Amino acid sequence: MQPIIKIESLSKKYKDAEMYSLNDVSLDINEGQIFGLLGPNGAGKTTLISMLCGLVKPTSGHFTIDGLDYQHQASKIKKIIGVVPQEYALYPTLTARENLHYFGSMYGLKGSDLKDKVIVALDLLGLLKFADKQVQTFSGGMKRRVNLIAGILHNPKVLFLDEPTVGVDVQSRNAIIDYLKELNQNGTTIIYTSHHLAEAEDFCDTIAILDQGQIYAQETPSILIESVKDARNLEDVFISLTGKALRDDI
Ligand SMILES: Nc1ncnc2c1ncn2[C@@H]1O[C@H](COP(=O)(O)OP(=O)(O)OP(=O)(O)O)[C@@H](O)[C@H]1O
Repeated sequence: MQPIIKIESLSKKYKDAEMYSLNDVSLDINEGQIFGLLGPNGAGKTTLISMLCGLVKPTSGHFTIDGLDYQHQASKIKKIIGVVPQEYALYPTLTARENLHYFGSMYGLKGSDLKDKVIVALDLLGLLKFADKQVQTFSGGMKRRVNLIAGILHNPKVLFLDEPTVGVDVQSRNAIIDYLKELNQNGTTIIYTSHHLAEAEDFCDTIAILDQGQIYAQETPSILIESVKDARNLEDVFISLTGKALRDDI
């Protein structure tokens, strides 16, 4: 089976940076996977996802998404992917519904199709009764859920999520994860980053551990745990592979 994402020797060195933020990464992600990209602060997770979404230009290397070449078919790739960034991409003074109509129309959705999709997603994520309230009045968990809907209204084949549950309570986290599992059941391939290792252990069928711009391991959560002596969970694996040193750097 041809992987839905095929990454070959991808590297990124930002302008004026001394080091590579991503260094010669090769990776295959299969259709239907929930693929977790884990790593300490500064490991290169956002850099990798941003390149795959077309937001950051690779320094070298190559990738395809659904067989489409990133250099020559970027506009076709944009149509089949969804992106949920770490930072909220919402307009605070617009209502949830207005925000979602705006983002949906950017993906080419319109009319009753767009209206219905917004209502269904707001309902599934417990936000329908707040549809006409300004987003600036929302809690962090509610904003995260609207941010998520903004990235999936066009029913993407491949969905990239950069820390979709950061800073939210358990209820919002569960609502987001349950919704993502349902999207995956309906055929969406998911690539996500997180610092929440227990969540990743439960949610992902494959995990790659990234550190200092390189992939250190790529396996199912259970095989990763079995492969490290005395590891009880993914956190033990993570510490064993990436160490205990703090990663503060500017
Ligand atoms: N625009 C940029 N210009 C220069 N260096 C950058 C830029 N963006 C990221 N970096 C550097 O690239 C490295 C990887 O950063 P990146 O944000 O990809 O890591 P991350 O794994 O997503 O971290 P976090 O978990 O903190 O979000 C870091 O050393 C970071 O300082």
